[in-house]
Amino acid sequence: MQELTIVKVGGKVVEEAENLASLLRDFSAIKGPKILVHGGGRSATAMAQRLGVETKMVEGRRITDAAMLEVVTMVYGGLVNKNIVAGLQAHQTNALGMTGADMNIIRSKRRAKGAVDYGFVGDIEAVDASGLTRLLTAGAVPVIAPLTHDGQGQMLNTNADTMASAVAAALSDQFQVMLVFCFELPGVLRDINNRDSVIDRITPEIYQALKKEGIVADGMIPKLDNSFAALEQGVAQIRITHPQGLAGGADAGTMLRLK
Ligand SMILES: Nc1ncnc2c1ncn2[C@@H]1O[C@H](COP(=O)(O)OP(=O)(O)O)[C@@H](O)[C@H]1O
Ligand SMILES: CC(=O)N[C@@H](CCC(=O)OP(=O)(O)O)C(=O)O
Repeated sequence: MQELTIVKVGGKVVEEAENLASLLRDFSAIKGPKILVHGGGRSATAMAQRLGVETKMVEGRRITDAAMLEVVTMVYGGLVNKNIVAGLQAHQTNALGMTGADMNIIRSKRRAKGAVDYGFVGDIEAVDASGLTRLLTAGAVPVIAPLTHDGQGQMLNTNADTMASAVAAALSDQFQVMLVFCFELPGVLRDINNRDSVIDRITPEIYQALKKEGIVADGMIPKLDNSFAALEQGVAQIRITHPQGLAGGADAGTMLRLK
């Protein structure tokens, strides 16, 4: 089976010029078919503030009312996505910027109102793996923004980690998928204040213990939940590392394994 690399890059990395530059260089150096999924939560929060739109987050998810949906559509689908595409083109990587609505690649359903009304937030229902495969075969490098659509004309805000995991799982029938989560730290840390405390390998059993001890918290919990779900759906390998870890060989950062 052919190898496919999917890299997810978080908001803090795409916002810092130096980190972004090294990510674009190292991502461009990856051989074979590849996909980049990006976040941009921090840029959306900053732009919302400039536009006088209030930001509300619940458990790491953005409450997306109509005004915030306008902001995230502009910021993720426009500013952040196109800056990444232009940066990759400068490295001769034939990037194609898209949201889940483009080519109907990722369809979702607006999250039902529960205890919290998240507004225009989508939960993924379908990923068109064959559409993405056609783009990859044509030599394009899809750069996917964290936006999906409901098939009835409504754009929806969707967490970028969840999108990367869903795309990786969907493409696992056709490819041996290597999924890499790039964020601002060198991996999952035993001590959040010590960058040298990277945990080499996490299994679901180790994860439960780390969660109980409070060693993994916040945004790392949904990242790991998504990752173990993706491994169960056939993704070959998942790593969590910082952008420099992309060039650092297959053992940089934290490796996730089912056993
Ligand atoms: N043990 C841990 N190791 C590394 N990061 C952790 C850990 N526990 C919690 N975190 C937090 O998880 C965050 C990463 O999750 P998130 O903000 O969702 O990332 P992203 O920028 O990729 O969207 C880090 O900024 C860090 O504060
Ligand atoms: C529904 C929801 O929360 N969507 C996220 C999408 C961006 C994202 O995931 O960005 P990071 O990877 O930088 O966190 C948000 O608007 O913050």
